[in-house]
Amino acid sequence: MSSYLIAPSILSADFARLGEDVANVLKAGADVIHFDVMDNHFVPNLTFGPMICQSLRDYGITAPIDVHLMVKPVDSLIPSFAKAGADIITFHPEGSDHIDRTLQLIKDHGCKAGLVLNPATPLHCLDFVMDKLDVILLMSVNPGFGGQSFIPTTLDKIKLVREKIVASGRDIRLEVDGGVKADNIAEIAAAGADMFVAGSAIFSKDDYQQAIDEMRAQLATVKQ
Ligand SMILES: O=C(CO)[C@H](O)[C@H](O)COP(=O)(O)O
Repeated sequence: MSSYLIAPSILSADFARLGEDVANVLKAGADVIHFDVMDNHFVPNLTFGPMICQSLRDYGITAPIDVHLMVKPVDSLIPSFAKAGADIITFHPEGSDHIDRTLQLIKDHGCKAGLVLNPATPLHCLDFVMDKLDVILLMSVNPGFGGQSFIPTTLDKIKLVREKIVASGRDIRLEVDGGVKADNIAEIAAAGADMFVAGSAIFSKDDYQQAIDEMRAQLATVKQ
């Protein structure tokens, strides 16, 4: 398996000083910035759009930006996020009428593409698009809010998706999002995840470096 990536979710960052907060979390050792886009329609919360992504780039953030679109419909936002500096764009199958077409649209705009599965979304929607996926994101909470508890049945789902990835023979990241903390990250990695979104577990701490170091220390205990 490839190396582990830690992706702080800016949903829990300080929006009043976002550029500085993102720069600080990257300085503390984050690999990727996770950018949660919510539309108050697909999920019951409202966050930010492509202009904020562009603002982070203009501020000087060069790290990969992983845009998680919790919106419906999804297609019309893809070109503007690609232009605003997204590297990875993921969406929920429920947000697209034509999943294959939406994946291709993301790739045509030069980004890595991924599907996001909610805790109760079955795995069969992955079956005929594995060849187009760079990332599979499993939600370990119901989307909409940070600070929720990890849903334990996600561990079995991670194992099943890891088997699918191995069977595909492709290099697909398996990302997990929701309730990820230093005290459960090793178990999540042992189940087969290799990319970890954490919002409150990092941004609620005074010392981001210590929070990320604790996660990496736990990941170092996982047998690969
Ligand atoms: O997508 C999300 C919510 O829809 C967030 O990324 C996720 O919940 C992370 O927050 P936390 O680590 O605090 O659980």
